[in-house]
Amino acid sequence: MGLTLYDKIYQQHLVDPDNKAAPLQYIDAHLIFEVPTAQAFDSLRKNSRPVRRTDLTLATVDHNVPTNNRSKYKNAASFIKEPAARTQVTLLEKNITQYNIKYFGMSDLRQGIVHVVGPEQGLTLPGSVIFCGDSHTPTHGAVGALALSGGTSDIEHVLATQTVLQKKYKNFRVCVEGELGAGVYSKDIILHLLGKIGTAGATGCIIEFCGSTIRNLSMEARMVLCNMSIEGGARSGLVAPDDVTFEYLKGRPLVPSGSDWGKAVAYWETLHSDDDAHWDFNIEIDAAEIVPSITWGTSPDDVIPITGRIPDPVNYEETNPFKAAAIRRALKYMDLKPNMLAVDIKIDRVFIGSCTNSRIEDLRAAARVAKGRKVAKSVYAMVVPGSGLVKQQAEKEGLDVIFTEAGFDWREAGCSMCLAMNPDVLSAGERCASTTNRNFEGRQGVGGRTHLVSPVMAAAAAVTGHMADVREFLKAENGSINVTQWTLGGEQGRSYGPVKEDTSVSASDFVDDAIANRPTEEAKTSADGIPKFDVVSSVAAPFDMQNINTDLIIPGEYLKTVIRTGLGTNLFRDIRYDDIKTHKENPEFILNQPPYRKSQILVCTGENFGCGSSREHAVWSLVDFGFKCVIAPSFASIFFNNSGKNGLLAIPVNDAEALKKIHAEGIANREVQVDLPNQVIKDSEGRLITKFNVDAYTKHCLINGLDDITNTLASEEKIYAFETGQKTAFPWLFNRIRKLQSPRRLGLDLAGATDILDW
Ligand SMILES: CC(C)[C@H](C(=O)O)[C@@H](O)C(=O)O
Ligand code: SF4
Repeated sequence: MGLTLYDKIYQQHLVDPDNKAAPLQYIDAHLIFEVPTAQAFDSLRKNSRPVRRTDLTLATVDHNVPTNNRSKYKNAASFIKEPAARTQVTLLEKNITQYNIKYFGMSDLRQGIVHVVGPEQGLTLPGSVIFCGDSHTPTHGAVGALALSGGTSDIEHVLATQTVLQKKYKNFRVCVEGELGAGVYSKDIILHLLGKIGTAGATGCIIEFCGSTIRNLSMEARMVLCNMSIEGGARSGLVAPDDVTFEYLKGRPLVPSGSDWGKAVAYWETLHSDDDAHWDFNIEIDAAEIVPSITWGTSPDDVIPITGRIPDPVNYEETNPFKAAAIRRALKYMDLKPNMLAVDIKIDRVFIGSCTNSRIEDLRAAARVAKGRKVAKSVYAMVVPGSGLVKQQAEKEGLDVIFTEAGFDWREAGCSMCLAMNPDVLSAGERCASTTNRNFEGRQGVGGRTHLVSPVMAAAAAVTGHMADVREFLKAENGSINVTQWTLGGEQGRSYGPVKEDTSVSASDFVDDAIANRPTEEAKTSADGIPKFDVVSSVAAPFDMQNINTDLIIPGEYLKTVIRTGLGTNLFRDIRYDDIKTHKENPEFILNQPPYRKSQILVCTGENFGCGSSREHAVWSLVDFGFKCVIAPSFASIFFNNSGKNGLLAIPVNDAEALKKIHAEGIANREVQVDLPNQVIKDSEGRLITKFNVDAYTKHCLINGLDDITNTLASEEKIYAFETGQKTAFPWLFNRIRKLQSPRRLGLDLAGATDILDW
């Protein structure tokens, strides 16, 4: 039987194919940013562990940076007003200096959202494995790479070992055939898919997007699809490389050139799924079915066509009571009525930006709608380019003028209002048409309401003041224009800055990191480990929601901490407190009720616990509250992995009766016992409720309190041998980041900045 593209990349990157218990994937490139890294560097330092390969690591800042005008910018320390955000950014700057890692800071035009910057620079190459501690890393899969994400423990693991523990996932094929209708954007394809498969539909899978529709998409449109594969629960998403990919990559700073280019393309051309490959799941979509879409609720799969109506919970009461309850809750939060028309939803704000839709083609498409029109009086609209280079390119094309004349605010690069972590936030009750990827409660600000849309739909909403069908605008212009044609601008998105060959250095000048930074014997064994898990007896706190996302577990603003403790107070903040400022408790919330204040077990009857962002802070906050174990029918993959690395046992129990029993014991205020060595859950009388599965490696680490890095460093010789082979086969993957030049040398520095690093 043949192999899928994912199978091939996975196999090619297995450091030790014989190690089935703890498979290690070699990481060809590692992108880091300010939010989840401080704790990782801190542990490295404590354990005297070096960064194994600085030549494969690149840093930028995005989540915390303010997006207001930088004309008076001197340095991050004086520009960022909010103390916690400032600490996180300046700490990253210290860490990259100490460990000698290349960095695009705020005074470098190449700075921007990590998933815009990576592809823009050509960091992500077909057939490679890339890692970033951010859940939207799948974006990079658009070039035909395996793009993996994880939490802080995984980041530390990659920094220390240049590998990540990664089991083999399943293969999910999404095939889209035919021509997209006018006004239909790749964002609509992915929203349409989410509406079909739900937020857990691809859990435990890697999605490959294929079919004629996908082949006809530009690279940036493909990135939108891969970016949001995480919203369908997938571990990653990818598209097989083709001429569109090669055309996009050629000439970018980190892409092989000269004779290496030909060798690389010859290899990349072999990267596709075999005709007889095995697919665990397959879904076929007719492009003609897809129309411009919006989300109406608080989950990314709450999708309706712009011609549709808001769902009515009454229709689900009997068939799916969980869904009916979720719809009721979402309607209340979103302040919408069942059956109302999508186009009747009035909006207050528009946000065009984020790692989903802030690239040059997105801005061109939105500008086309905005051109010659005015933002509605009741609306505040902002455009936030994904990187300084996207901004520069847009300004070259005059898009900034189109936007500002229409009344949009034109801002500097960053994650901005995608998550409430920097000054760009929604106020309570405000409703936003947003080109982002998550519409969870409170995602863009406490009490804020988010509707996910494509850039053209966002622009249409801005100028009308309500959700609008962008096809009406097309008719006014030229009924037959397809939105993909709208994006074709002058320079075809070549916004990656000048490339200058640095003739002063050659590959042989570089010290080989793998030799210079090999861990000492002491560093291999020095770690403190994780809390040991044996048997836990406690009253289980009963939850009955599905899709409990990590934004709900711990809101974005607490990700600014640089330590792992202290997060328990704000666990479930938005539903736990009636007044989040004074921490006045909501007496209805389960953890505010006496028997559960000290619970060590959380039992949830709803599916997909821990979906959304990869923030390990979600696990830290549960642990800080006192939880040692979470039981649910299913977990999102990243949350599940993060749990084990922090001594939190996540147990999937899909026997509905057993789950009900544990839940009922919790409600009755009776203890249950979770016995890891024997893999059983018992009631307070010692009677068996259920057995459970746990993989042998995780069990071993939890019982013995072992951390992954110590285990992995024991395989140091194997990593070294693999690395040597990788270097021989794909020499262009090494040393390229070191050859990047400082912004000043390339003329990409911010005038007046005092923090330009000279390299
Ligand atoms: C901060 C980061 C860990 C997080 C993620 O993993 O996605 C963020 O980017 C988000 O979108 O919520
Ligand atoms: S989803 Fe939003 S917050 Fe997360 S990386 Fe993308 S832009 Fe940043």
